[in-house]
Amino acid sequence: MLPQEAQAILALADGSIFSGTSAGAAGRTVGEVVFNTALTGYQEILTDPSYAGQIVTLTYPHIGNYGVNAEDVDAAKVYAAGLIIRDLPLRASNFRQSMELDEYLRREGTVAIAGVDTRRLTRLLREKGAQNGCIVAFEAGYQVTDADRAAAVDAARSAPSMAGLDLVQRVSVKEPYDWTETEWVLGSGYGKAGRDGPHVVAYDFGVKFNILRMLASRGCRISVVPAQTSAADALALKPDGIFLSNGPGDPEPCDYAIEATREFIDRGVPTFGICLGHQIMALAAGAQTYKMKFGHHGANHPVKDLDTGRVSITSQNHGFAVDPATLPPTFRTTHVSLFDGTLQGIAHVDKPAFCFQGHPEASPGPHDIGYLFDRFVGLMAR
Ligand SMILES: NC(=O)CC[C@H](N)C(=O)O
Repeated sequence: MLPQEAQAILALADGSIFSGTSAGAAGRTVGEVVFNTALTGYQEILTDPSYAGQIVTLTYPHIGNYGVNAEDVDAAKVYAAGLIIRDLPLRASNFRQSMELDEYLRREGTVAIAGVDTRRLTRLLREKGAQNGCIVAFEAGYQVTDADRAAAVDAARSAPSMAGLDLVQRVSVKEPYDWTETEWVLGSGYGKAGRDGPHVVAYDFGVKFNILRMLASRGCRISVVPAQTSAADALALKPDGIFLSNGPGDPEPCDYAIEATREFIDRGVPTFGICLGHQIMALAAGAQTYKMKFGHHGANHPVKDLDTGRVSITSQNHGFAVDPATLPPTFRTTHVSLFDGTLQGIAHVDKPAFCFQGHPEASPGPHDIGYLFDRFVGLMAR
């Protein structure tokens, strides 16, 4: 419990109300409520731009127990619209910690609620599907009224639907920049990349820093460009390869990115997509995407590589998926989810283009699927 405990409520569009205490900034937030089953990585999750417009509930009950630090971020700020947890521990402890989670959430202006029965909430989301919600966190001393609860339900009901929403333009960088930071190493922290590797033009649809770090650790020189960069402008940078990043919202309205990607594939430029980037590549190929019931959000999802038979434990964060029945003959399925059989990866049959639905860069989870970065670097070297 926090020293000056403040009340908070969570309302769902179906009218459910959960009561708890404020674990972050005071205020109100709305978004699509999704559950993530990872045991650690809350800081990476909060700063993942793919969570823009979404309120995340973590099924692991103790969140905040190792605090936060200045290094484990996937973006410069928190992007999740809000956070729902069972229990915020009294004190955090970790040798890298620089702040407590609730202090960090207040600094970031992020509304969060603790003390929620997250098992009940998760079962509800699994049964009914992801739905919009509203968290209201009050100032200490305020007593919640029925009118507050009714207003929160109304706010949840009037929040926009995720389907059809282009959130990429809201989070993408405005000006191009170069990325040089490599992966974190115990003892020395982050490093700097050399300048002699393959040149990657990385489309920022809401890119997670760790993707860029993993490319930099493999020697890539990286130019990050805004989501709306035309294929001609990207090719003018003379890239050895194109990277299509993860990102929030529905991939379907991102016609500018779909169009550019079609050109990279047709011209035979080595192209690699992750998550939203995977969905964009599939749309460019002529396939279709659909909204899943409650999506995949967690750090232990088994995914099978159909070429090798190998099963990797992967991090996942997506609410949309590519419909395999709509894949054209120019693409083949390379990976499938062993949780529900949904499509997890595709590759062009004769061009150097492939993509993956999960998160091969995710540092809160296992690293089994990191070989995809080596595959991309291999394609550029050919
Ligand atoms: N992590 C991502 O790139 C998510 C992609 C997309 N916004 C989805 O929900 O499916």
